[in-house]
Amino acid sequence: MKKIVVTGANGQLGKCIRDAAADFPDLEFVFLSKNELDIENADSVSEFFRKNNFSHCINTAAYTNVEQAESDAKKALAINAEAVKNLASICNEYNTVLLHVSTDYVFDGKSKTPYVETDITNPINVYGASKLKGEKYIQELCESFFILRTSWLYSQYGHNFLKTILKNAEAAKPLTITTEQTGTPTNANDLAEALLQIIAQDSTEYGVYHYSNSGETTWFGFAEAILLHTGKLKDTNLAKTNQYRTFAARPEYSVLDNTKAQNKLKLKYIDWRESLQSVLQKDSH
Ligand SMILES: NC(=O)C1=CN([C@@H]2O[C@H](COP(=O)(O)OP(=O)(O)OC[C@H]3O[C@@H](n4cnc5c(N)ncnc54)[C@H](OP(=O)(O)O)[C@@H]3O)[C@@H](O)[C@H]2O)C=CC1
Ligand SMILES: Cc1cn([C@H]2C[C@H](O)[C@@H](COP(=O)(O)OP(=O)(O)O[C@H]3O[C@@H](C)C(=O)[C@@H](O)[C@H]3O)O2)c(=O)[nH]c1=O
Repeated sequence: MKKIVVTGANGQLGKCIRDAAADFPDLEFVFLSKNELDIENADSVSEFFRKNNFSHCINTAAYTNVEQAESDAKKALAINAEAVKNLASICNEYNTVLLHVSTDYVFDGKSKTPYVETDITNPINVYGASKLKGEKYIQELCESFFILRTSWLYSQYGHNFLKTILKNAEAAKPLTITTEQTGTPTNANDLAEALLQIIAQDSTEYGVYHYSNSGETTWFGFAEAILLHTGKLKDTNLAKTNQYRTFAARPEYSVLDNTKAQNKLKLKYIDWRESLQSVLQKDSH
């Protein structure tokens, strides 16, 4: 039986994987939160892998605060690059397939067409740079890996744009949202399902893949869709801006081309608006 360890398991994606696991009764899971396994602690990681015979590791542990990373580069690199380096060499040592999640923010956003896996990376913020460094370590140190770059993750869990919009709308706060970036909101439940499908189908098509929902919009478009589908649009003071101030620069355009994942991994490509509706029907825990 395949035995899968999920790191960072109390994060947004980790929780979605817990839910998705119910659809994969043939897979055995060990979910480890940051308190149970700190991936920065090389000795603990090594010890865990030595004692268990994991066939796969899904690494969802990450430093994901894009704004804070600008003034906390050391920590972002420690988690997103150095700890990933260690995890990659441990997975290689114990013949564990590593499934790692990366980001659209490895690109600079200057493209006008969806990014493919072989496009040149050029992160424009600390978070993106730290994630790219993690990717490179995996490619150097690990023979059997899948790196799935995804974008604009949201779900019923954790901190994400969907939750921020709903919370602010609930508090009757006026919302001013940028039209300066175009990307694809991705339901983390879909990504969770995709990761488990890769494992279940025993794929050995290792490499870097893009996996997002389909279609594209701006953050403003995403906010508008959230409010529309929850019936809050007419009661919310929603405005567009092209001057929303942030510490971190973000790519102007970061739509990911999913063709490779569809062809080689047979993953489904789901429309972002459709998927948004399915998340809005779920309860958070
Ligand atoms: N969220 C998004 O929009 C996107 C995310 N991604 C990538 O997807 C992956 C999952 O993201 P998501 O679930 O949204 O992120 P979350 O921030 O919700 O989850 C990350 C989890 O990792 C934990 N963590 C942090 N440091 C460590 C550590 N040293 N050891 C173990 N666990 C740790 C965090 O714990 P704590 O909170 O206590 O620090 C948190 O529970 C990440 O790799 C992220 O870079 C890619 C594109 C978009
Ligand atoms: C809350 C808010 C944000 N914004 C802007 C800021 C920013 O440019 C954009 C998105 O804001 P956020 O800070 O929520 O999103 P951000 O943290 O940039 O989200 C990113 O997270 C990392 C982890 C990823 O890997 C990326 O794929 C992406 O999902 O929207 C507004 O214009 N108005 C608002 O009220």
